[in-house]
Amino acid sequence: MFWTKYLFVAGPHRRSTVIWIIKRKYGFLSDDVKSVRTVVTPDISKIRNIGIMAHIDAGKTTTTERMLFYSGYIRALGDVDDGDTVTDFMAQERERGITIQSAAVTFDWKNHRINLIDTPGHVDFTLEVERSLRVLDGAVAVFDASAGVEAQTLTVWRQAQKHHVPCIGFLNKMDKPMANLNLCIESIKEKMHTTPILLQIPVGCGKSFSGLVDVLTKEQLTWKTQSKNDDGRSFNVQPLEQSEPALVEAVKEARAFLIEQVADLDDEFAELLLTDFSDNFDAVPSIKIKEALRRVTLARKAIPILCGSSLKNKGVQPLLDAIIAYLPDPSQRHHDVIQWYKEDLCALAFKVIHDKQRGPLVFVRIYSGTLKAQTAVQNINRDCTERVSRLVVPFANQYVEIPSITAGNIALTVGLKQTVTGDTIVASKASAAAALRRAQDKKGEKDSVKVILTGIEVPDPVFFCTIEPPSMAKQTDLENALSCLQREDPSLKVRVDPDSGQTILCGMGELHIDIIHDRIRREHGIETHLGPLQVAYRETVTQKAKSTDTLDRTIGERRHVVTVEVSVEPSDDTGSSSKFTFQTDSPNQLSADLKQAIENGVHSSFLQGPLLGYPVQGVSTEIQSVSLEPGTSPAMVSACVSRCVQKAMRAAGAQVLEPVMSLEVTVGEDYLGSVLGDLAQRRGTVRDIQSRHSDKVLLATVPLAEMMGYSTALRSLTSGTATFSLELDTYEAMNPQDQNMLLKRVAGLL
Ligand SMILES: Nc1nc2c(ncn2[C@@H]2O[C@H](COP(=O)(O)OP(=O)(O)OP(=O)(O)O)[C@@H](O)[C@H]2O)c(=O)[nH]1
Repeated sequence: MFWTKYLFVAGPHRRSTVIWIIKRKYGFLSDDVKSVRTVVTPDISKIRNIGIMAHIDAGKTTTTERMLFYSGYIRALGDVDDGDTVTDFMAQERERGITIQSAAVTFDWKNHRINLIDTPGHVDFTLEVERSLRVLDGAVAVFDASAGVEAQTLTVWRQAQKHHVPCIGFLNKMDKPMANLNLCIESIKEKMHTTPILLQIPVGCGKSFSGLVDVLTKEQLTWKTQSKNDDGRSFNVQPLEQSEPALVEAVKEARAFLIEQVADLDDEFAELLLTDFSDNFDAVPSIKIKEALRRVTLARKAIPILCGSSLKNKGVQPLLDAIIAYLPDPSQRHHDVIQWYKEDLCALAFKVIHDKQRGPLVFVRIYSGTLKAQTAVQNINRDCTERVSRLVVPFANQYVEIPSITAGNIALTVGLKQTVTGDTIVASKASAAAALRRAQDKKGEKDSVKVILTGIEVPDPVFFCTIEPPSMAKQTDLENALSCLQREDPSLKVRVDPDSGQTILCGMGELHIDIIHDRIRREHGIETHLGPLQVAYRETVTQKAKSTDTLDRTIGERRHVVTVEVSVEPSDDTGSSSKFTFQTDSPNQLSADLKQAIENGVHSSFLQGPLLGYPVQGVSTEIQSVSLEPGTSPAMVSACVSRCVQKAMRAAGAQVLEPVMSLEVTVGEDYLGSVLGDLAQRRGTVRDIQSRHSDKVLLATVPLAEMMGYSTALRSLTSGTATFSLELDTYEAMNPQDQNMLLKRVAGLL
């Protein structure tokens, strides 16, 4: 990686700015790509912060690559199959052909700035998707046109709904023989419970797919040739050929239907139709439909649908036009907290990456005010002041340094050392205090007012394993590597086993842990040894029970005597975290120190259940009495409470809960029998078997413990023709036989 210096004059109205270009080591020469003269701070109405989301392999990376190419920021088309795309830049991504980290890429299209995040499709990395959605204003959902809505599309769609992100849809892979427009439209309606509004009719299908007709303008877009070398940059746009009556009729029908759909969803448009175009709905100008469609999309009442084939270089430019036309600019999205900052800086750190030379680089989204390089900022979550030394924009395969960045934009900061994903960054302590005052004055409340942007919820990890450095001398290096990786990836948890002292990695899936292992080796140069992958069980209780315990110990000159009485019972919601209460009249008689000691004792017993030492959930604990002799230390109280709660839980029929996953397998009919047979052996329960073309889609639930190495097993069962996705469904009580087997196995008796 090296730095080059450029002098940049941004035009008559702007002052000269010095821009630094950092080139990634595999980058192309900057002269070959679009000039950095285009790097001006755009007006907020011309910014689009967009995510691309989809099921694994639907074509997000290929589509992103085409976008960069057509917008002029890269010289040649990369290919995920050859491992040379810009956004999949980590070594593992290139080798495995999948997207792991969301790579943010900025480019310009028709005088608009598009900040685009390529999000991973594999379920192990859903947190990456969630993290991106938090800061995006709109999203493109990419579908495989031969499969319609798939499991992961639905998960990501639900996440987008949660964050109120408006979407447009892109039916990719129209060149595949099994591509089916109707199947896609129907499955979007049925599974995503939204209204798809078809904006284009594909011309030809499968191998003969050659272009599209724009339903609004009735123009036919034809890409020149079917040749492999055609990059699809130029295409013909002409009025729809009347010589193809079937196509003309299909477009006419689609336009009438589209107008009807939009009128149903937008009162303003309905009124326009009825007053000015009541004689002939078809005469309504496409610009009016476009405006209404934008309102409908922003209100998330519908999802405009476009078609194409990224791999065959068709349909990506109209998709870029649609991003500008239908997805919101940052000022059109409401964030409650920002109003309290007025013109002051308010930004959210949404991703951390580690650069060997520069240390942590933090992606921030600016919500209000301006962030300047070489200034101090306040991190509200960590209550610390940090310094932003440089600000850079990741333009395709270059990093371009800029002096400042305004509201609505996304940038990469250099210099923030303590900030982690989800932190709110503001101008200063005084500015945070002023925002808090404004919020409190307005709301008339003191305590519950918040002036921080909400971060992301991190799901609990389901797998864990031990990790060991090659020698004790490398332990500190390993700890550093793990803390870097944790700052980047909040779904990775690291803890130390209190009994063995071993470091434990906890992650979201086999692939997740595998990738972390690989990154420690490649990025930090440490060869580590991973212990066998284990399932993160939980423990709970099945009945109510009471217990008393006394601790009487003399340490040195001092005697510690404490007696505790507790009761435990299953809480109404077994999936909830465990809670504890004091018997009504006691808390007031306890000192703050003693209360804290009791609380610590209860929490430590919740961390390690009585059966196997897994976290305890769904248990309500009541502290009935605590009596102690003067001089007893708080640590002894905690120890006694913890022991007593453990005893009570054992008496209350402690029970192991196991993670149960929902599984979706898409498999050819020929192999269905063997997949079902294998699933039965894995204690799976089949919920449904649906048909999709000649394939079957198998929906099942199956304990996670039975799914180790499933991808390899499925590959050999189906000669590599099946695909699957796996997601945590719930935690379920194990039956007594399975639980016994597990206890024996853990005790080394099996
Ligand atoms: N036939 C066809 N194949 C495509 C098209 N677009 C992408 N592909 C292929 O589909 C596969 C997956 O493409 P990617 O772009 O890596 O998909 P992705 O959604 O980014 O995948 P993940 O990041 O792993 O989730 C690759 O083999 C592509 O060559 C298309 O339009 N038509």
